[in-house]
Amino acid sequence: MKLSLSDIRVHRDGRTILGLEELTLRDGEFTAILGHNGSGKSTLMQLMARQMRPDEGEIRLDGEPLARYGQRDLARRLAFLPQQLPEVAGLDVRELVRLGRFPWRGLVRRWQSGDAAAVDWALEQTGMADYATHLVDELSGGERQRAWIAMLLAQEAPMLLLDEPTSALDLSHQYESMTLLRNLNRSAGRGVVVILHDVNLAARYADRVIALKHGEVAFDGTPEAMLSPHLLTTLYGIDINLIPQPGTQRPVAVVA
Ligand SMILES: Nc1ncnc2c1ncn2[C@@H]1O[C@H](COP(=O)(O)OP(=O)(O)OP(=O)(O)O)[C@@H](O)[C@H]1O
Repeated sequence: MKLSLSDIRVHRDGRTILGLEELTLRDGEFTAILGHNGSGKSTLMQLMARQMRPDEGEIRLDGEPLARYGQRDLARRLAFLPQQLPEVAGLDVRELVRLGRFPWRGLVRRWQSGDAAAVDWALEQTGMADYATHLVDELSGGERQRAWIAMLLAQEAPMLLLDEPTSALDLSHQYESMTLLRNLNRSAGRGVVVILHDVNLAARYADRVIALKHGEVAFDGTPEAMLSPHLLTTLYGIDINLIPQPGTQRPVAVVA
């Protein structure tokens, strides 16, 4: 599967908040999107997930304009986790995760054992099985985020788009969620595109890093190439150094 964006411009309040020439994302790739606050990361992901249309340019999924896909058809291919999770009054975790099966159910196709298995698997993978009967709105921020990741997994789309999926997670759940996504990527060939603020998390998990600066792609390459003090300092506007991690000697970015 291939998602391509060409000659994109998004304008707001008389300024261009996103402008890019060519960008292609594929299933099988694990891509992290980095960039300072307001650099255009969510705008880019919303375009990819068809939550927003560009003012100029074209987005194609497997050669077909994104706009031409039916809702269900698109949801079978792309699963999107927004930054702001919607309120879901009255739903428990299992009911939320079951919603992930929506694209696979037609008007006449009834709930099948495969649907239940996908829901159980997603709850298990995210460590949310014990919370299945808890109301989503009564969960902690991190538990809620994991419940939504479970819903996304149940959708079984070949490409997952996640806008800051680790922002509310504690350290161990950040690494667990990223490991889960990477395992899905490695074992099932899923495409994962994830917006992150943690440069080191991106370097550890992604195969490809796209960094935005003021609405433009400032870097697109490997995590190894991204870990350059000069580039990181330019991206974030603060002096950043690299130090070797004790034990692994892997370079880690730290504020100077
Ligand atoms: N509807 C809008 N009207 C005006 N400006 C907007 C609108 N939506 C986004 N912007 C601006 O566009 C820029 C990019 O926003 P976007 O949310 O894509 O950034 P981001 O990189 O995801 O930021 P963050 O890291 O803070 O989540 C910001 O400066 C934002 O203020």
